[in-house]
Amino acid sequence: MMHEQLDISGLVKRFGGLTALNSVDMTVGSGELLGLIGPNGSGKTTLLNIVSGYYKADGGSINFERRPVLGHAPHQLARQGIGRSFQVTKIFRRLTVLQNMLVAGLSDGAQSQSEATDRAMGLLRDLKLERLAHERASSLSGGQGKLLEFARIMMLSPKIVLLDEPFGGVHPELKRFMHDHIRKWNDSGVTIILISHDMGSIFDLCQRVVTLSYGDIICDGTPEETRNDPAVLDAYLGDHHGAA
Ligand SMILES: Nc1ncnc2c1ncn2[C@@H]1O[C@H](COP(=O)(O)OP(=O)(O)OP(=O)(O)O)[C@@H](O)[C@H]1O
Repeated sequence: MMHEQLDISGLVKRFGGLTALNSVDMTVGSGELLGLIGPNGSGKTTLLNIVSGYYKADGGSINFERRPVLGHAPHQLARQGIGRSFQVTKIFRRLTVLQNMLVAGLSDGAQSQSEATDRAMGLLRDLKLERLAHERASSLSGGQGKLLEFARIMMLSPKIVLLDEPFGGVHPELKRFMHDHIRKWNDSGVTIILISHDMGSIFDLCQRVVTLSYGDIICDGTPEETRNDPAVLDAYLGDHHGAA
């Protein structure tokens, strides 16, 4: 049975006079593959930044696996099982691909160096980056950089993975490959929250979709329910920046 893994309650975030999250309540069950959508500026990345410890909240609480986690630093949360990707990949360009997998904080303290290397090489193999292990990360293509970030997220065996717009600028073949991996992680029990403007990917991959608009959840339902919700349609049509 699915248990409640992430429980967000009354979450508030303000930037000066702007309320980016307006008392957001959301629970995510262990093993879910959840889509998080909404027009530009609706608060998606802010939510993810708070859950992963990069931003402080102005109110509310977050429990992960029944323990309060608000105020924990990103590296602590990573060790507790919260993995994430960034809109712009954060790889170390001057290090090799393998070194990127092994940088401090990413290789679990319980593993020896050789175990960590074996694990890293296995993950690189899964993502077809094994033959590039000893190349500098600066020589990777944009798409390979995305795959390296995917591989790196898995180094700490996360329980939940937060993916922020992973398909931006990715060609269709690579996108399919990434879809397969997201499904594979999810099949192996990893909870996933996927932020994307790519509705095809969201509706294809996710069982449940949460829609944000101006810091409020305006819809929480199946892809079908989301697609047919007038409030969701309104939010996107009223979005002058236009979501792709
Ligand atoms: N560090 C910050 N300082 C000031 N304002 C911010 C900051 N981060 C986000 N905001 C504001 O908070 C609101 C929510 O932004 P957020 O990035 O969470 O939206 P989003 O839904 O992820 O948008 P996008 O789809 O464009 O990435 C926006 O109005 C944004 O300008």
